Amino acid sequence: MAQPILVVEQLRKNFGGVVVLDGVSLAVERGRIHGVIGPNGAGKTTLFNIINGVYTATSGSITFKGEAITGRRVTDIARRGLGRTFQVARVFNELTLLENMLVPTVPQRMAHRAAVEKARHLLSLAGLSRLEHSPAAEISGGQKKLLEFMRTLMAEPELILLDEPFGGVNPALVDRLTELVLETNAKDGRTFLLISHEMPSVMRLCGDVTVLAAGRTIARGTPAQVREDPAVIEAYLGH
Ligand SMILES: Nc1ncnc2c1ncn2[C@@H]1O[C@H](COP(=O)(O)OP(=O)(O)OP(=O)(O)O)[C@@H](O)[C@H]1O
Repeated sequence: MAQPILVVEQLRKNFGGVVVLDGVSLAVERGRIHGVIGPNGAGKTTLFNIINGVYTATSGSITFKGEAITGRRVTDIARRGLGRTFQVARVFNELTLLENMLVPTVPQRMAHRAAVEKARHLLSLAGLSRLEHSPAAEISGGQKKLLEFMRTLMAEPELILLDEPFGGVNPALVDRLTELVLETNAKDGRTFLLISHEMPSVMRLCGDVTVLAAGRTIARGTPAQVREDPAVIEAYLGH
């Protein structure tokens, strides 16, 4: 089997005396949409924060495309081809949608015309073209999530981490975002690691799922397999 694009091994994270991740391991195969689910406080966002370099792990290792990235900086990890969105979309409210899209192209020194063309193309795929000159402050939270996702694509990441992309998003936008993720995966071959509480979306999108509870990996398999897993049912019911 080909080498996984991302391998997380025995990751631990303590905040002071609190153990938030207690030996999490997972492997993401290239070209897949891999879900991370688990009850509130399981450590999902902390896992993402360590993978993309926001936090440093207490111990354990992360390998991206065969290279150790444990402890590397956010910008270095992004440059290697790892993109990310946040639970609450992080967009620049005072900038227009088009300007938001262009932010990642500054360090890439992409030619301005080509960057604008690409940004416009992505905005049109997202159905946001007519808003391209509006400040991001004027769009809904769901549209901001869509914008943030499209902005990650400007840098053409090979692996994209999506943190709760569907939380608080209206159903029409959930459908659009779902289609865009599927298309980006199928057409461009990008790999996804996706945190979601929305089981229907996980069932629809993900081929592989890892389940975290209380900082540990408690199950892995297809969505159908983990849904039936007694340890998973117990973790959700006991929460
Ligand atoms: N910077 C921090 N300092 C101290 N504790 C933290 C910090 N960040 C997260 N935690 C704690 O770590 C635990 C896991 O948080 P995390 O946000 O990773 O969980 P989650 O699975 O993403 O939860 P949710 O589904 O609610 O977003 C929580 O108990 C949280 O309070």
